[in-house]
Parts: sequence; structure tokens; C-alpha cells
Amino acid sequence: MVGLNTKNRSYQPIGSYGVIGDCHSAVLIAPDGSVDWACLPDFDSPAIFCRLLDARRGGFFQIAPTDNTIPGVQRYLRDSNVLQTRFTSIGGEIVLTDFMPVESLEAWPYRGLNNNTWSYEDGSCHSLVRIVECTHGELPITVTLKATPNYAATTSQIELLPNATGAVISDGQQHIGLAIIGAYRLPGFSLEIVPDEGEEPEKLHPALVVQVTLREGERLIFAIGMGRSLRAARKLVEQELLQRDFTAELAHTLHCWRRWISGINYDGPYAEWVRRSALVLKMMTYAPTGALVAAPTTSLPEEIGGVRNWDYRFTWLRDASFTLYALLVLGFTDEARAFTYWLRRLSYSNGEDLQVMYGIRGERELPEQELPHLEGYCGSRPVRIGNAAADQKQMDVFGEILDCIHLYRRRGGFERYGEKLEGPLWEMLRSLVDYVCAHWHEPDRGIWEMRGEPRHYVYSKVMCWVALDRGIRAAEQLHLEADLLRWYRVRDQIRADVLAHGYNTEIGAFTQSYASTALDASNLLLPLIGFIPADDPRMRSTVDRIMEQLTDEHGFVYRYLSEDGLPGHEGTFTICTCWLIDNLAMQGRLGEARSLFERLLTYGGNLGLFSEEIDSHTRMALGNYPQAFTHIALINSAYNLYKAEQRLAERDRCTQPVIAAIQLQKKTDE
Ligand SMILES: OC[C@H]1O[C@H](O[C@H]2O[C@H](CO)[C@@H](O)[C@H](O)[C@H]2O)[C@H](O)[C@@H](O)[C@@H]1O
Repeated sequence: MVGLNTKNRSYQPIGSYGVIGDCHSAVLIAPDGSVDWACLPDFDSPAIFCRLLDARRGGFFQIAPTDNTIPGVQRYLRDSNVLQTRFTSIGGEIVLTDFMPVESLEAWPYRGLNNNTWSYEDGSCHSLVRIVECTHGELPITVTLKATPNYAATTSQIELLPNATGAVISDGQQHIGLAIIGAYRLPGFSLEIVPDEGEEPEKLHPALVVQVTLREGERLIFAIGMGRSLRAARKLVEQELLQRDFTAELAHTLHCWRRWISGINYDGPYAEWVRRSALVLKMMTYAPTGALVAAPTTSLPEEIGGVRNWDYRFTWLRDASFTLYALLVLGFTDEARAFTYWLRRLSYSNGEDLQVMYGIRGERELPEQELPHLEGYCGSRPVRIGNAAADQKQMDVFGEILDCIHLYRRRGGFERYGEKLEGPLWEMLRSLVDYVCAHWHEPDRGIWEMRGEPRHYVYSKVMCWVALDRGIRAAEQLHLEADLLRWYRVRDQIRADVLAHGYNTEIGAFTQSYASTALDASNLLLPLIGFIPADDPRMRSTVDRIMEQLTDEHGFVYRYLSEDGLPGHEGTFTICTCWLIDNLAMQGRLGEARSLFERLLTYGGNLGLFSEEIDSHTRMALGNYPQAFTHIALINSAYNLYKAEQRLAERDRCTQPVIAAIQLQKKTDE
């Protein structure tokens, strides 16, 4: 028996990973058939596979040809989050189908949930299912499962179940059940436990290795689920996983994703990218509560070898609002409705208490800690879990919440479900707007969550203006209770303040913060949220300055280049590149907008998934993956380009003399 040698498998490019999920969690699968990241059963559970963050020590679950020179090619099955990896050689072909079964993709399955509790258990078993089959010829395959519970911090044991039907793996805290279906039919099937080659005995994790040759038509199914105890995990395998019909569940899961995406009402250009982005965003929702994670990973670095490594498996009010905004644009109102319930159930008594981010069940405490035993992706230390940004004050979140609810209302969300803004939700929004009235002039940490001294960030002030503006519109249109006179006064005050202190006439741009000369890409949002017209000379020159000074040679945008209190650098920030595209489109510079967008799309990898950033030198994806922010921005940019094209076409139509004459005639007839 030889030890498991994982030394030769290096880190895979971030953008090469396929991602599957079940709206409880998501896992990352490399093209070589290896699950390198899995937190089960929930997004914020400790990782049981984390080779992504430590190539040697981290656990993984790989199904691949024994000849590891045969490459795998991944694709999603049409309109779904079911991933297929195909390994083809002269001798034969195997196809690996990976999915996480879903019973329903309804955004709001737990309506009966008591408003004051987050502890509802839906009782169903969330699992990761891997079906490997030989489609022609024959091919020896090797399956290696090295689970490293609790982020590989402790040691684990494997207990094999009789007749190669599965195993239970546990570190005493996390208990993994593995079912193997179909093994007994296959001649030459072998299963053994292989010891870990690690140096530290207290951190050893044996692996389970299966060897078999699959012939045309033969297949094996591996299913993983988590038990609350060792006994429960054993029971899970023996009494549940081994009896489930995963072929039927695959068909049902495909049906659910396809049914969900069929609700999209987008028929503009780049439709395939928009659909994929919508599927990614939906995958990042946490069904039991209506929350959304910013990304399903932690500590994928913003700079290779750097310290900018953060945990994104939480719900930022900002990211969630932006996400719902994008989904609403596409016609998905159910997710926005679930989010309004999520908001109502958060624990806070006023704006002061409102955090910028919460755990997916509304947890307030997200203590940040480092995991020194993991070397980090390509040596990017530290690996962090938890996020200290939870304690920051970021004034923009008020505007983002108000804007999201505003759009939901304008899209008829409340009427559709026979609900009203009036009542507890309006009480909450009103108290947030009142809080903004009293605190908008205070410094904060800004949208980028800077860890240095608080400052007067321009974007934060502008979003305070948005909170007032949207609050006023709701109060006026629905005749809701509000201190309107005060709200009008403060709204105008904030606008005047930003125009006086946020725009620097010498450099000709809105700046990052008051009295600073630094540029900041967040100001590209000013026309998008209606603070200033896109063709206002101040905005035009801000866009020009950003294009001159805040982009790399491909025209991709950095969020800022100023000091942020952290060592090292980062890549271009993709949401910012999209905001530039939106501005160009709104200014009527459609050719530039389109070519930048199309250039950006070429960085989406084989599967059309994006992380947070792009490295300006290597052109590789950087940061957590896939990131909601980026997929939101892609949807919005495609939509904005579409709208701009329609406006232009309309204008051209009206300026053609014959059509213009017909239209004039029509108007006269009316
Ligand atoms: O760059 C420093 C900060 O980076 C993270 O924040 C970024 O991601 C958040 C989630 O997508 C997003 O809301 C924020 O605008 C981004 O700057 C990290 O979470 C922070 O802890 C960190 O300070």
C-alpha cells in the first residue's frame, strides 16, 4: 500500500473551476474532476474539502481517468447548474455528471416560518452527487476521496461500510456519509484506505481510493451527505443515500433549474451570459432564509501571494441589494420578496445597530480569525474565516436597501403578492431614513470597506442622498407617514454638499473622499442611481479621468489606486469595469461600451463564471469565486447596452424623414 501523493497537483486557475449548488451551499470542481472546495451542508459550514486553499494538506474528492494526462472538459447542462466533465481518449470516454439535488427552487419555501426564529430545519438531506459513466470504449478510473473536516484543522478517521457500499468519515465534529452505488456489479472494483503522507500526525487524513475500469454503459454513483453525529451519518448512508433514485433526482434538479430560468424576461443581446449570471446568482441564495452570499468561498486572493484574502460566505446588505436589483431587472421578483422578509427579521433596533453584513441566518457575530495551518491559494496567507468588516460603519447600505425596495415596488412586487409597503417594513425603512438624516455627515469606511481611518467618502454621501430620495418618493406616492419636510431639506443639503466637496474642479472629477484628489470607480455609479445625468460635464470628465488614470492597458478598471491601509496591490475590479461600460452606454458611446464589454467577456473562462478581479499582468481571475458582484454587473451592463441600443435605434428611426413623417401623422390623427 502506498501513501497518497498529492505533491504533484498544483493550484488550478481560479477561473477554471465549475461550480454547482443547491441554494444551501455550493462546491467548486476543477476540470480534472476534483472537488477542491466544499462547505456542507451550508455555505458557512466548515470546509470538508479545501485543496483550493492548501494543495498538499487540503482535502478533495476526485473522479478522473487513472491516466491523468487525459484532460477533462467541463460544460453546464443547458440552462442549469448541473455540471458535466468529459474525459476523452483513444481507448474510451467517461462522462462525470455533478449536481446537488434540489426539491424546489421556490424562493420562499418556508413561508410558515416564525418571524422570530432562524432555526427552522427543513429536514431534507442536502447532498453532493457524482455520477460517472463510460459512454464508449473503456477507461480505468481512480476515485480519491480525502476528506479534511473543519478546514483540515484536525485528524479524521474512515470507517468502511460492508460490500463497498460506502464509508463514514469523521473528525469527531463533522460527520460525512459517502454512498457508493453500483460497485458490486463491476468486475475488478477495488477500494482501499490509503494513509496521509503529511508530516504532522495530529493533522492526518487518510483517503479512500477506488480503482476500476469502466466499460461502455457502466456507471457508478457517489453521493455525499452530512450527519449530525457519526451514527446519523451511518444511518444516512445505509437508510437514505443508498436507497435514493439519483437518476430521477438528476432529472428533477435539471427540471427545477430550467423552470426557474424560464422565468427570465430578457431578450436582448448577450442572452447566454445573462442567463448564466442569473443562474449563478440564484445559486448563491440561501433558500431557508432568503439571504444571499457574496461568494461561496473564502480567501481566494486579490493578489497572488498577498494578504488581501477575505471570507465572503456572508450576506452583505449591499451585495444582496445589488443582486436583487439585477434579478428584478430580469423579472425574478420572488427572490426580492424573500429578501424583504430577511430584512424584516434582522435584529436591530435602529440605523445605528444595523450591520453592513450578517450571517446567512441573520447572525450578527462574524469574528474574523486566521487559519495558520493552511498555506492559502498559491501561498496567499492568511486564510481567514469570519469577516471583521461586519463591525464597520458603511453609510452607503441605507441607500442600497431603500433603492432595492424602491425598484421592487416599482416592478409591482408588493401588489403581485397582495402585500403592502405600509406597516412594519415601512416602519423599518422610515427609521433608516431618519437615521441617515441625523448621521449622513459622519465619516465612514465606504463601499470598499477600507480598514484605515474613517473618511467622508463621496459614494457613501451619495447613497445617503439615495436613501432620502427613495424614501421621499415612497412616502409621497403612497401617502405614508414620514417627516417629509426634514427629508426634503436633508436630501437637498446632501446633494449640495457632495457637489461642493466631492467634485474637484482642478482634476475635473468626483473624488474618492472629501479633500482628496484620489479617483474612485464607485463614483461611476452616480448617474446609474440618478444623482447626476450621465452627460453632465462633471460626470463626463470624471469618466474621462477614470479612463485615463484608473484603468489597465486593456481598459479594465481598478476600484482605486490610493492607499487603503493594506500592504500589496490588487487586480482590476470587474464590477467597476462594468460600471464604466454602463456610463459609456448612457453617454451614447456605444461602440466603446460594446467593445469593452466583449473584451471583458473573454475573461469569463470556459463556463462563463467570474471572480471579483482580473490580474492586470497574468490576465487570470483573482479573488473569491464566483462573485455575485461581478455577475450582477454583467447582467446590468448587458441590459444597459440593450437599452442604449434601443434608444439609439429609436432616435435614428425618428430622424429618418419618411418614418418621422408617418409618426407625426399618427400623432396628429390621435
Ligand atoms: O478590500 C478590502 C475589503 O474586501 C472585502 O470587501 C469587498 O467585498 C465585499 C463583498 O463582496 C463588498 O461588499 C465590498 O464592497 C468589497 O470591498 C472584504 O470583505 C473586506 O473585509 C475587506 O476589508
